[in-house]
Amino acid sequence: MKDDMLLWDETLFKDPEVFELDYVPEHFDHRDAQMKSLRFCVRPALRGARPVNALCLGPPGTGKTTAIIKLFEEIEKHTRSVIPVHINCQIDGTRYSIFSRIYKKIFGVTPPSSGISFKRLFDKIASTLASREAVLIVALDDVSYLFPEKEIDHILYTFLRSHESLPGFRAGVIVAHSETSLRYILDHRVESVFRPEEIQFPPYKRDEIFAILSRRAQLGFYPGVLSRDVLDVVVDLTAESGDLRVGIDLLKRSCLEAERRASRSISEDDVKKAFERSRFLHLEHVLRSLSRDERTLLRIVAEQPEGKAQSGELYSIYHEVAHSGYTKFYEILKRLEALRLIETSFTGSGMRGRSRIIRLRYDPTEVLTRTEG
Ligand SMILES: Nc1ncnc2c1ncn2[C@@H]1O[C@H](COP(=O)(O)OP(=O)(O)OP(=O)(O)O)[C@@H](O)[C@H]1O
Repeated sequence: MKDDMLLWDETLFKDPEVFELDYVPEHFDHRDAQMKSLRFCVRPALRGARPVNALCLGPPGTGKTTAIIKLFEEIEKHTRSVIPVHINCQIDGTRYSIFSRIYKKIFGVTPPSSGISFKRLFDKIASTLASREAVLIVALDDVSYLFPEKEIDHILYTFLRSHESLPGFRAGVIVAHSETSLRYILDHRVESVFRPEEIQFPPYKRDEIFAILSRRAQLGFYPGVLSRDVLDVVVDLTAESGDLRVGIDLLKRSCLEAERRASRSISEDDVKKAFERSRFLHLEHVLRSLSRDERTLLRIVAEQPEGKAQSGELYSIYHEVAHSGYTKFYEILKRLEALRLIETSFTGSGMRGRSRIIRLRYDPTEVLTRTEG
């Protein structure tokens, strides 16, 4: 066996944990402004007052969840009279399950499995917090999972208006949404008390992605495993999707490819091979957040020859299927473009002069199989 070959029981990973999706990085750079705004929002709670609500906006993989987790770590180090609870709304998508999670945080056990009514569950939480003079801060992460059935309105109402009937109960909410704006129209009774501080998380720039991934690679790989040139390839592919998760996953999978070849370092080919899987991470994540109409239009684009068509043709098909007007169609196109699922360009011809060509950014079959049903 050649000297530069990896032995079967050797590994290139110094610490594989750092590539896991739930890993919270120790260094959280390039988000100082956002962390500052979040601290500003929770500061009143440290004095026992109601915090300012916050709305974290930005595309997937821009550090919203990480910022909230970091903030909550800081709060817990600092005080016991502010109780932060992070809710992943994809897992806890109802008012009852969210309050069960809060109950568990406060009492250390899940509510009785025989089931108690929501009112009793809530009263117990609220009265305990009021008697301890503690303030509750709840982060509703990936809030779009609470849009169906207007669950979000019921939940925000409970958090933000309950002090009217239960004096002493103080709560604030941090909402995280993987979009650049909250298009959901809240019930006016909620809207009037929510009034959040908006905190934008723009996509990381190329040099920021480079710095973050380079640090992650240093933590996770043994020296010499990843060259600067190969890292550049990973960074370019990550910047294309704008989602840092793609980059982290790509580092891990490229390294596994290198190990499979029994090589001591990652090659450009390993990265390209790994990208065949990692690139779908962004696609799958984004697809989960689409509404029915958005899914319908995306599928229509994917069904066109080579996944592209003129916007006029797409509109006729969409109109027939969804019975929606042009404004709605145009709005959905803009959103699909913002999510980097499609791209648009103009041609010189068309019935009304310049015409717009819509093209899917992914292999149509990959999109169709992932949006079935
Ligand atoms: N500034 C940063 N420094 C180091 N790692 C980061 C940074 N920002 C994000 N990450 C990493 O990128 C990954 C995605 O980040 P995070 O989950 O916070 O994004 P998000 O904006 O909440 O995404 P989504 O909208 O999809 O929920 C995480 O694994 C996180 O560790």
